[in-house]
Formats: sequence, structure tokens, C-alpha cells
Amino acid sequence: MKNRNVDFGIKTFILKNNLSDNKIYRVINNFSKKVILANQHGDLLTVNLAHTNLTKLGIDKIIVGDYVSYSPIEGKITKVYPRDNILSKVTSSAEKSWHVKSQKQLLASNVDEIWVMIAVDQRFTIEKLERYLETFRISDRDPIILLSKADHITEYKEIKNKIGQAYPTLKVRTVSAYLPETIQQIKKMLIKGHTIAVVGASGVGKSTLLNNLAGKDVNKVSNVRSGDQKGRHTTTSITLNALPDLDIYYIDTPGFKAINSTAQKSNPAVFNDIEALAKNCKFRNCSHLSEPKCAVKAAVQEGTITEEHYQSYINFEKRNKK
Ligand SMILES: Nc1nc2c(ncn2[C@@H]2O[C@H](COP(=O)(O)OP(=O)(O)OP(=O)(O)O)[C@@H](O)[C@H]2O)c(=O)[nH]1
Ligand SMILES: [Zn+2]
Repeated sequence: MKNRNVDFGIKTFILKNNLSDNKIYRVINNFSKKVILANQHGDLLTVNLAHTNLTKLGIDKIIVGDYVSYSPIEGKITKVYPRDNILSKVTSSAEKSWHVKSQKQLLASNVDEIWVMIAVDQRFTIEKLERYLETFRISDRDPIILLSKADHITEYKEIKNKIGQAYPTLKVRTVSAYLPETIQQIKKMLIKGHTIAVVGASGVGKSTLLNNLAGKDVNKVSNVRSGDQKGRHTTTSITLNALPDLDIYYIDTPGFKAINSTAQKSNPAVFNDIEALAKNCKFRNCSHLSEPKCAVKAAVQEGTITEEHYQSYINFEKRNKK
């Protein structure tokens, strides 16, 4: 299916980099052994990566947003162009070892804007916002916070104020599927040709916004030329969607469940002692209930902290868990 205006940013890329090669494609989807490429006419094709030697291309992974050269004769990607930037997700997790592992997952490349979507009907703290900002990183851009479900007016106002006080220079925008004027405002702020990556927890409304901007259900099925015509469900993967009427590209990312939900710090002073002890627990995300080698429980047993103090901490944690 050809769409007007849909070149996936390739024409601009060719001009900007003064390239003579017009066999340039953009990666709009990637699976473990396949990618879907788009050309500047909006045609899509699936490429099996079996013949592509990533090491030779000097990269670990092909990611959504990449501009590449593809040789149909050889059936392989022959070049991945240097990326303007990379949006990554940095997570720390404590696994079986004592070390805290920091993992960097590459989500998308050549991104012009990153929107961090936060639904106002979910529990909000500045710490949570900070965790999002730490987790989703892009070298050369500031994220835009998109407060979704703003039809929850009271919560919306409260959260907007909190953010304004803590981070007065952070860009905050508003959206609600039930307030059409907010969709219009978002549309007005779009910059033609931009590639926008949208991240956020599961259920905050990323797909709903995509549908509202597109004016139709973008059901995340790409019709793939060549081979099977059936199309492919890509709900669990990162997808670059073209919105031809608005002349933008919207990278929808799968929602995450939660981000390193360490203890909420709204009442820290009381439990400073416990939080200091917790650093010696075997597991970084130890709940101090039943995990082995828990330094907090050990301290209760040794009498360093009282049973009552421990219980009130556990109760506090329970109340503050999302
Ligand atoms: N009140 C309210 N509900 C909304 C709004 N936008 C979306 N929802 C609801 O929130 C739920 C999740 O919306 P989605 O758009 O599927 O959320 P998502 O972020 O794409 O979720 P994942 O695909 O899991 O990452 C749906 O039941 C929507 O109807 C909104 O503006 N206001
Ligand atoms: Zn513990």
C-alpha cells in the first residue's frame, strides 16, 4: 500500500547527508532474525538477517529507526548509517550475584523527540518521574513529559503542579482521549518530518494516542510485501508508524510493567536505618520478607532494630507499593 508523503524520513536523510545512494531504507520493525524495511516510496519489505553480518557492519544490533543500505541481490543489509542518536532503556537489576547489573537496551535510533507518557490516574511521585528520566535516555534531547488521561482533572492539576515546582524547565504536555482539544493541541505542536518515540508504562494510553493522531485504528499490523501477504502482529515489539496526514513518524514502544520500584522515599527519615541496612541485602530489590541473606531481617534477629520498627517499615512499604 502506497501512502502519499510517506518516505519514512529517507528523503531528508539523503539530502542532509549528501548521499548518492538512493537504495536507502529505514528499519521500521525488528524481530530476532528479521527486520521490516521501508523505502522512500513507502513500500515495505521483510528481510531475513541470516545473510547479514552485523559484526562486519560494526554494530551489535539493528534497531528501529536505523537508516540502512540493502542489497536485494545479495539479500543482505550492506551498511548501517551512523546514528544521530540512540534511545535506550537503562535498567539495573540484582540477579543471583552480589553485583547490580546495569543493562542498556537499545530501543530506537534517529529520534527527534522523546515523549515520556505518564497517566495521571496512577500514583505519582517525583521520584517515579526521576526514575523514568534516568531509565529512558537519549544523548542529545530533553524528553517531553506527556500527562495522559487528563480527564482525571483533579489528579492532573496536582501532578502538573508538582512537576512544575520540581522541574520548572521540563516540557510538560497534556492529553486525554476524551478531551479532543488536547489532541488538537498535540497536533499543532508537531514538527513535520519528526520521528517521535513514545515510552511509558503499560496502559498509559500510548496506542490510544497513536490512533487518535492517525484518526483511525493503527492496529499494529504491517502489510508486508513479498512472501506472505498476511501481515504480522507486532504488538510486543517496537514499531515505527508513519502518520502521513501529519507527516510524522511515531515509534510506539511496548509498555513496561514497572521501573525498579525501590522503596518510595516519601517518609525516609524514619526508616533511614533500615534503608542503610538494606544495602547489605543479597538482593537489591529485597523486600525484607522472605529473601535469603536479608540484612534487615538479620538485624531484627540480632536485636539491632526492634520487631516493631521492622513491622512499621514493612507496613509502610506495603502501603506505598504501586
Ligand atoms: N480515562 C482515560 N482513559 C484512557 C485514555 N486513553 C486511554 N485510556 C484507556 O487506557 C487503557 C490503555 O490504553 P492503551 O492506549 O492501550 O495503553 P498503552 O500505553 O498503549 O498500553 P500498552 O500497549 O500495554 O503499552 C484503555 O482501556 C484506554 O481506553 C484517556 O485519555 N483517558
Ligand atoms: Zn532484605
